[in-house]
Amino acid sequence: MRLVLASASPARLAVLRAAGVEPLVDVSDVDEDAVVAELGEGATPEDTVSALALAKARTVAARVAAAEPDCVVVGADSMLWLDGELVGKPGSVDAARGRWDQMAGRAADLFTGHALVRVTEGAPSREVTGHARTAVAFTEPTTAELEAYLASGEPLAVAGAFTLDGRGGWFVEGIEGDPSNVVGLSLPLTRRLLAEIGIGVDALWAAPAPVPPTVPTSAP
Ligand SMILES: Nc1nc2c(ncn2[C@H]2C[C@H](O)[C@@H](COP(=O)(O)OP(=O)(O)OP(=O)(O)O)O2)c(=O)[nH]1
Repeated sequence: MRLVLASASPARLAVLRAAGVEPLVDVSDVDEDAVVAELGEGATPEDTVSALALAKARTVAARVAAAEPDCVVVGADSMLWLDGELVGKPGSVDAARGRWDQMAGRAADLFTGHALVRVTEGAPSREVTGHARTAVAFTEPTTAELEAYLASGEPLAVAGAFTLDGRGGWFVEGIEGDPSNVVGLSLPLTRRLLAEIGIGVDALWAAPAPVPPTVPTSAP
């Protein structure tokens, strides 16, 4: 069974590769702000990340169905629930520094929404969504450590301005819940969602690696 990863996230790709799955990657480029706006003010963190994941998976499923008539498309979205606010990637050094000023020495919840769209005989046939929540306890980096971390650029491109499996790992005291969920794709939750649509992990392992797009060779 071919898995199509509807994500630009290197972290999600790394989680799947380490777990024995070589997905076809097709980035959705969904307008996340538009999806959030449509949900309205009262949306919960769970609803928000699940709606974003579903929008990504649906977009890619519609796009790949003809070329991949029998596949499963996986979309995901990760955000941090911090002081009653759901935050994504900080995008700037000042924003990332502000996040760390809030979360150093405290705990916050990393939510990742997951959506699977099954494509059968060239058409989307089933979809399931779910979310996982992992509590993350942060230590207090020194000023010098924080400024060096910010200068590395890593915290700017990830939800919550930290990584568990990268430089940010020095500053995570511990977690309660699934670690792969923090990185960007919860393997146990994805497995449960796959089972809901009749797919076992063994079927993913059996899929041949996708053929890389041929790069036209320059004329001799
Ligand atoms: N390596 C690593 N990446 C993390 C960690 N926490 C969050 N991230 C990354 C995973 C995602 O790439 C990013 C969360 O942003 P999104 O969920 O919007 O996904 P992204 O924009 O990267 O790609 P996509 O929207 O799925 O095409 O943050 C972590 O602990 N480790």
